[in-house]
Amino acid sequence: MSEKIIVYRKVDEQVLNYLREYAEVVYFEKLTPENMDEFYSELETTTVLLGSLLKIDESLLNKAPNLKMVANSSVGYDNLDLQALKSRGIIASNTPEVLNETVADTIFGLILSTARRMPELVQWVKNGEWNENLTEEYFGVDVHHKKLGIIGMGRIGQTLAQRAHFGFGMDIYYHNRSRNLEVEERFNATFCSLDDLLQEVDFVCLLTPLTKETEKMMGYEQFKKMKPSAIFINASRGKTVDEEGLIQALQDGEILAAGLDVYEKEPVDKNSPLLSMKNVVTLPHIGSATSETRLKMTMLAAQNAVAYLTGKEIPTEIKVKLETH
Ligand SMILES: NC(=O)c1ccc[n+]([C@@H]2O[C@H](COP(=O)([O-])OP(=O)(O)OC[C@H]3O[C@@H](n4cnc5c(N)ncnc54)[C@H](O)[C@@H]3O)[C@@H](O)[C@H]2O)c1
Ligand SMILES: O=C(O)[C@H](O)CO
Repeated sequence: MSEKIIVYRKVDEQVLNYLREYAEVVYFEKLTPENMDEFYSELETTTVLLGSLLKIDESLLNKAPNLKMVANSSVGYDNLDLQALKSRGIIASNTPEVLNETVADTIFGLILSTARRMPELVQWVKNGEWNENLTEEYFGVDVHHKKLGIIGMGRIGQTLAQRAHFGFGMDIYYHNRSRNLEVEERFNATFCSLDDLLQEVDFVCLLTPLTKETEKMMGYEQFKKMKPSAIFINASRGKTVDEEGLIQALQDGEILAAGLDVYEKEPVDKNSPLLSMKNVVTLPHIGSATSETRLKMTMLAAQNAVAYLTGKEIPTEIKVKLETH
């Protein structure tokens, strides 16, 4: 067995056992400053890397002369420099589809908890402040039958639209790279420009991948276009939002509230004003974080790795064209 695979995130024993049938497995439950030297030393002779979040760019690839494949255990792959990988002939894969339902559940949780101010009111009860009947100052806003705007109507966007349309009777508006007539028919959804969507809807949900085009696509100017009664939800990547612009928009009352699963910097800065705003619900990037779904994701990443090791077609390869300038 000459191939070596490094697994650099916590995975279930059954994933490790499956991989061990095909390669020598070096396992780091997580990467820390203490084990980085050992990781780099193993990297020199490794052919496959399996994990998530690690920035895989030229500087890391220079330390990995034998690398042939990167099996990313997430659907988002903005941590990968795809051009650097491609130019070295290194294959990459991600884990689409298997997390759609779980991430859509998380987003719906964010929508409901932000609109109905659940974390704030839970804290209020736990603080022993519930002394009399609830007065209007603690009321939230309805979610059902409101207008939901989805920016990025891909796999997760559509799974969210399903919940919103059939479960909550919401009107769906969407902005996407291209129109999707099937989506329009299925959810009675309206395709619109970003500006029209921002002006029209009660909930704006950002679900694009992080790319050069989507970086900071939501900033103060865009928040200002939203209704002052509208709520912004971000479960894509933190860098799709200009966080300073978001904070300013919340402080100026340009939008009512925000529900966030992702941040410009993660873990989010403990001093970020977002953490002290009552109208901001802050989750720690838990979109896909259930035991069942994380197992499916890591198993799919392992299947991609094994497909490479056995010379088979890679189930969810990220197809990239080499950019020539
Ligand atoms: N919070 C979490 O834990 C979590 C979990 C899973 C995924 N995500 C994020 O969600 C993203 C979407 O996942 P997916 O599986 O739905 O991806 P997808 O590729 O199926 O959908 C993305 C959609 O965004 C659209 N899009 C891309 N660039 C755009 C632009 N400039 N303007 C408008 N629309 C644009 C695409 O057309 C596509 O329909 C991932 O890339 C990841 O960053 C976050
Ligand atoms: O992109 C993804 O799959 C999620 O953000 C989990 O890391």
